[in-house]
Amino acid sequence: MKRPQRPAGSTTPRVLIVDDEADLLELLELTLLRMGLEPQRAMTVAAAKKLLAEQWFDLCLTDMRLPDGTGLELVQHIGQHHPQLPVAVITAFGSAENAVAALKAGAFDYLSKPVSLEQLRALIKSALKVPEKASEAAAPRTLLGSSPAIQHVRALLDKLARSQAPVHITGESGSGKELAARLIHERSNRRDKPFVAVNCGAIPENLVESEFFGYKKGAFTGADADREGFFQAANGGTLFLDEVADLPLPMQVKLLRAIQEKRVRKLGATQEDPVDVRIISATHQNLSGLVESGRFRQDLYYRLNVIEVRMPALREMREDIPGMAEAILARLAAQSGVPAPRLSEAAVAALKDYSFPGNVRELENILERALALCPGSEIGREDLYLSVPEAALEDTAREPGAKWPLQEYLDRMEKEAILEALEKTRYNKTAAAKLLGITFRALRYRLERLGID
Ligand SMILES: Nc1ncnc2c1ncn2[C@@H]1O[C@H](COP(=O)(O)OP(=O)(O)OP(=O)(O)O)[C@@H](O)[C@H]1O
Repeated sequence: MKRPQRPAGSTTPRVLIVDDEADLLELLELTLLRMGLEPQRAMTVAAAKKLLAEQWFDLCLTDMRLPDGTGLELVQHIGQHHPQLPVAVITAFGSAENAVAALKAGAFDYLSKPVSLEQLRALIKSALKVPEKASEAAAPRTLLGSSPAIQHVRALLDKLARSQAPVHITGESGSGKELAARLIHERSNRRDKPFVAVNCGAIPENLVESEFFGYKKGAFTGADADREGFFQAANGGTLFLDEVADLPLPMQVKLLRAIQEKRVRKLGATQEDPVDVRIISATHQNLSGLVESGRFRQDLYYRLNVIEVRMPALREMREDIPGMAEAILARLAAQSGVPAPRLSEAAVAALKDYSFPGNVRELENILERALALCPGSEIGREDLYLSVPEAALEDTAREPGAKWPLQEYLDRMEKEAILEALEKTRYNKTAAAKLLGITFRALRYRLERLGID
């Protein structure tokens, strides 16, 4: 069979994504585009094989379950017919067997659902050796805002950059916890070493240990080569544990040990290796409350929470909203190579009044959408598509009798919030969970409980 060649003069890496889930496809496509890559989609094994026969690709990402076959089949096909092409699979939540089977069949790596953007980017970078775009990761953006709340955080971050102490960052979803962690790292003497961000809630329970500590070849069926864990990858640098409250209890014990001993043991290894990482953790949950209810270990809590940084919610810094909106709009416009539109007075007033449950991330999303949809040089109030003001919801709740039975009332509110988040994220469950400030697992559980299909 004649193999397709890379088109002459083309330097943009091309990635074939094979999936039949619309929201995941969109997420993958957007991420690839933002990394400066060219995605091409196929929804079935047959369509993927056809594209592979016709066009050159630099990487293939395939879901495991496809309408006309499995990702494994595709991995084998690529191994036989396009051996130069790296292929990675996306496996269902918690499906370790699938991941191992795919690695055995020749996949170079796997991602498990819900796909974490951080892991996706890391996987793509390692497969393609893409240099990071300067605007993306090399220089983290600064914290915008000049209200007393954010000024206090800024001063604290500067101070923390000069220390090695573990830092725990709290704050609602989208309030800048990860950005704060990156800023501490970038200003510390560890800046030339890696910053590794881990979303603890996104790792299937049975893979947590090998993801954190790595494994030796032969540690379990399918472990064909040694693999580093997050600790080894962050050696000399900073390990950022996002949503640390989601770590299963047995893993909490192992994490505590690794932090205390400053040593980790790869799965299947006999000896421990020294590691030097600074731990920064974050959660949007009340960690001390979780300690009280026995869901988070107290000894680990004390280890992590040596210094606490609290990120203010955007509604606590309303006076910063206009300035932040302008700065974010200018950045987004520059990224898309268009002149930055103005915000009308009414739009600014509406933003200042809005409650921003998703904080700065939500502000960024609102502006990104407005920029994409608004054709003119001014963004009006209606281009922002802000959701119903809370007052309107409160009004219905104020009707006598509307709040009992209590469980029904709470369910109704919960359902409303979830549906709104799903609508806002165009039914992307991972993004909706983020917006709601709960884990993907928690969202899935609630959808089931409330009977939302
Ligand atoms: N004060 C700020 N100035 C500028 N950008 C900010 C600020 N706070 C947050 N952001 C931006 O908002 C987005 C969300 O921030 P980030 O991912 O750090 O939030 P988070 O608290 O870690 O969210 P999550 O809990 O959902 O993981 C990022 O694009 C970040 O750069």
